[in-house]
Amino acid sequence: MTSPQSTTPEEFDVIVIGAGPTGENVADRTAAAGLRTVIVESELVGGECSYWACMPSKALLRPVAALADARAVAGSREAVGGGALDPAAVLARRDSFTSHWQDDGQVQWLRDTGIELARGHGRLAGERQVTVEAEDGGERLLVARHAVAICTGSRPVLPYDVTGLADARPWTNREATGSPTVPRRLAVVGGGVVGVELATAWRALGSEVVLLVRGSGLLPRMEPFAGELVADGLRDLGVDLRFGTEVTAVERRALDGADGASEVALTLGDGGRLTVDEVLYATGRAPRTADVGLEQVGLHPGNWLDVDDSCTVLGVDGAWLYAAGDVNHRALLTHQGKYQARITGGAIVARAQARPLDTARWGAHAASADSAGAPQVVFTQPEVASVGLTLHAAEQAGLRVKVIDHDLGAVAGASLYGDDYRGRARVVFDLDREVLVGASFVGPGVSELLHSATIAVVGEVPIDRLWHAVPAYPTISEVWLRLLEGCRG
Ligand SMILES: Cc1cc2nc3c(=O)[nH]c(=O)nc-3n(C[C@H](O)[C@H](O)[C@H](O)COP(=O)(O)OP(=O)(O)OC[C@H]3O[C@@H](n4cnc5c(N)ncnc54)[C@H](O)[C@@H]3O)c2cc1C
Ligand SMILES: NC(=O)c1ccc[n+]([C@@H]2O[C@H](COP(=O)([O-])OP(=O)(O)OC[C@H]3O[C@@H](n4cnc5c(N)ncnc54)[C@H](O)[C@@H]3O)[C@@H](O)[C@H]2O)c1
Repeated sequence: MTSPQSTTPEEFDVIVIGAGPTGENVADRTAAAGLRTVIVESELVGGECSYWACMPSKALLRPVAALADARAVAGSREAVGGGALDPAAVLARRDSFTSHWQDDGQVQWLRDTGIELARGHGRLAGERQVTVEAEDGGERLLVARHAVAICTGSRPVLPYDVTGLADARPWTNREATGSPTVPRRLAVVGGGVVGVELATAWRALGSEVVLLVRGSGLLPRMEPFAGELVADGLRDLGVDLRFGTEVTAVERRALDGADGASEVALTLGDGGRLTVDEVLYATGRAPRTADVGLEQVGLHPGNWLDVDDSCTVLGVDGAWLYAAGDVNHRALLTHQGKYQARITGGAIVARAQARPLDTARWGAHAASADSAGAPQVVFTQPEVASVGLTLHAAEQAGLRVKVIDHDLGAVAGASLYGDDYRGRARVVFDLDREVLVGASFVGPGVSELLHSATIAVVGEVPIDRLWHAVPAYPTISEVWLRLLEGCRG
């Protein structure tokens, strides 16, 4: 490897490290403002989201929902009969959504947008300096006139205290979203979003799935009824759901006679044993910062990057270093990463033009929604859609609130949506400011209900005005009438 000093520096206005959805959007904003922008990517342009996370997982889950919706209505139920999903067709559609793991389309978008691509591994080499190490070992030194944005995302975390885990080649989100075949038996460890979504997908594709959860419920950061209804849904699908279960050892064993075939033996905390074909670890994420040169700017490699609301990295002088997306740990969601990217891009452009930043709450350069109004949909059966604070989070924040719950099955639009519709809605109402600070919906088809709640929460729409926002009859959205009555009552 050559040292940065011996490489001719190439000057840009802005350098973005990581071309996931966040990095792409930072670069889009700065390039649109006329700043010469380069984006550095070591794998595929489009990032985890496009190839091993959101897109392939939702491509696997959409057929599950479509079939469930058809089955939920007398008439269409008879049309689809008792048949299962066609795994080959589902996997082929998934492959097309990942562009067969080729990034030509996104590279073309960079070209069309006037963003330069530097393929290779990016590392900070000092203030406003980044080296890019290409696969062939060649190295470039990039220098930024204005800003460097670290958008390197996150990677899966494997527990360190499970005997034999690394040698057993467990699935992470990459194999679990990209597998070309359906394992006959799959164990999923972790009851968070990745665990419940991928347990749903692979069970619907025909795997025998056991979901091993060390706690007592699923989706612990959401309203408790979300985890309960999702647990019921998983059981209805035939998932073997085990709470209070820890895995202490994992061993992959070759099978005699079969060409390279193997199986995985799990030892559980209570001494029980389990044998499966694959084990997916869905036990959280860590920042991809171990090897991005943080030590060059006085930060600790491997840590999440602390930022202020404009996504400027704290602890580095000069306001030239930004971090957006998963890597700053504010909200590990693609849409929040893209939102932070718009804020970051705006802040970079403002500083480049010597304009002051507007970092007041809800200001143009403050990612206020990360804490106040980040929406999330979990694409299980039933779906979960939530925004803002749960009751627990609101109480922790010291707010004086009341919750209004409603049975979604009692709403005319929901009963038309599916026979025996089962679901629940909750809003968290701030009694002092008379605005909603949180909303959660669980049930089939609720994902498309969510944006109304996001607007109410982020817009801090006074309850007396929301009263005039009339939901169409007969939609599931009519639940809003009951929720608003509860707030005013
Ligand atoms: C299974 C799964 C399903 C998910 N589903 C959803 C969903 O439905 N909706 C949702 O909102 N979120 C979802 N997420 C979360 C979502 O994937 C992330 O929040 C999102 O990908 C974060 O985007 P990012 O741009 O910050 O990082 P990433 O998408 O991880 O992109 C980072 C990029 O940086 C590159 N990079 C890293 N280090 C370097 C380096 N040193 N030099 C050069 N390049 C580098 C990487 O190769 C990568 O391309 C899901 C996550 C998982 C695991
Ligand atoms: N639809 C979506 O929006 C979507 C889908 C998937 C992922 N994501 C995002 O990706 C991120 C990562 O998801 P995730 O599910 O990997 O993480 P997570 O933090 O949501 O859940 C991980 C779960 O694993 C458990 N766990 C941790 N260590 C364990 C161990 N040693 N043994 C057993 N269980 C253990 C945790 O208690 C937790 O419940 C999330 O923050 C989520 O927001 C979003």
